[in-house]
Order: sequence, then structure tokens, then C-alpha cells
Amino acid sequence: MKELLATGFMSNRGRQIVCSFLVRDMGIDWRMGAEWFETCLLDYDPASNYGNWTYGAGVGNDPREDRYFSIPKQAKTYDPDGEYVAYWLPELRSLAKERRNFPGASYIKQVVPLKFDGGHQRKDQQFNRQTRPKNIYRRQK
Ligand SMILES: Cc1cc2nc3c(=O)[nH]c(=O)nc-3n(C[C@H](O)[C@H](O)[C@H](O)COP(=O)(O)OP(=O)(O)OC[C@H]3O[C@@H](n4cnc5c(N)ncnc54)[C@H](O)[C@@H]3O)c2cc1C
Repeated sequence: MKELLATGFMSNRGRQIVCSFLVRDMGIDWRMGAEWFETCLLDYDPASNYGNWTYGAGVGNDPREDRYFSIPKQAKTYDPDGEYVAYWLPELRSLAKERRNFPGASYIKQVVPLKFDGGHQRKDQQFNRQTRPKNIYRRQK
């Protein structure tokens, strides 16, 4: 999100991860994410932006529950040395490479549980699944 704000651009993968996190982990109305992208993106295009957000949120013509991006898994696969995250969050560069994407509670207080965290939450950081916010804007079955 810092990259998006600073440059007006974010890779397609970044956009999909952000969409998944906001909608599926945070339970935020997808339209808030779409509006923020609209504000920031230099390549903003209504059809691409809102079409991709509805696709990611699983609403509209192609409703699906399982478009989920596991952030720890994406970080391990696409940023294994933590270079990308350390570029945009320079305060993490001093950490060991394998810790940059997983700096722990001393760096940031986690406010929502990740649906799938790849075993990276410590026991004392675990959340009661009942507290996960429900996205009321998702289509109900
Ligand atoms: C939530 C979300 C919002 C998006 N909002 C926009 C937007 O406002 N404007 C916009 O142009 N693109 C948008 N995209 C699509 C895509 O992220 C960008 O087109 C892409 O990042 C541009 O980078 P690139 O030129 O390196 O494309 P590459 O990944 O190299 O792809 C080549 C071309 O294919 C097209 N393309 C690739 N992926 C997509 C895709 N998922 N949807 C539509 N076209 C695609 C683009 O025109 C791109 O120039 C969005 C994607 C997501 C997931």
C-alpha cells in the first residue's frame, strides 16, 4: 500500500493480495478498497479496477468463496529474501532475511486473524475465529 501511495502503481499480484486481505481477512466492504485504488492508481480504469475487485471479492457474475491469497505463502514464494518488503518498509532491513516478512508482534500488532497463516502466528497471537469480521456485502448462499 506504501508503494501504491508513493508511485501510483502496484503489480497485479500485489493488487490481488491486497484485495484478498481486505475482503477475506479484514471483512471490509470491497468497494472501500476499490475506491482507494481509484484514488491512487495511475493506470486506473473503471472496468479493470471494479471488475477485478468484484472478481477478487467473489461477488457479481462470478461468485466464489475460495479466492484467497495466503500472505505468508505469497511472501515466501515471491519475496523469499524480504527484499520487496524491506524496500518499502526500510525499518525491517536490519532483520534477518527470513524474518523480514514475519517480524512479529514487537513490530506490528496484528488486528485480525489470517484465515491461513502458514503456522506463523504464535499461540499468544492467536485469535478466536468467532471474532473474524463478517463481510456483510458478500452474497449469502
Ligand atoms: C484489484 C485489482 C484492481 C485493478 N485495477 C486496474 C486498473 O484500474 N487499471 C488497469 O489497467 N488494470 C487494473 N488491474 C489489472 C492489472 O493489475 C494491471 O493491468 C497490471 O498490473 C498492469 O501491469 P503490467 O502492465 O505490468 O501488466 P502485465 O501483468 O504485464 O500484463 C500485460 C497487460 O495485460 C493487462 N492485464 C494484466 N492483468 C490484468 C488483469 N488482472 N485485469 C485486466 N487487465 C490485465 C494489462 O493491460 C497489462 O498492461 C487491476 C487488478 C486487480 C487485481
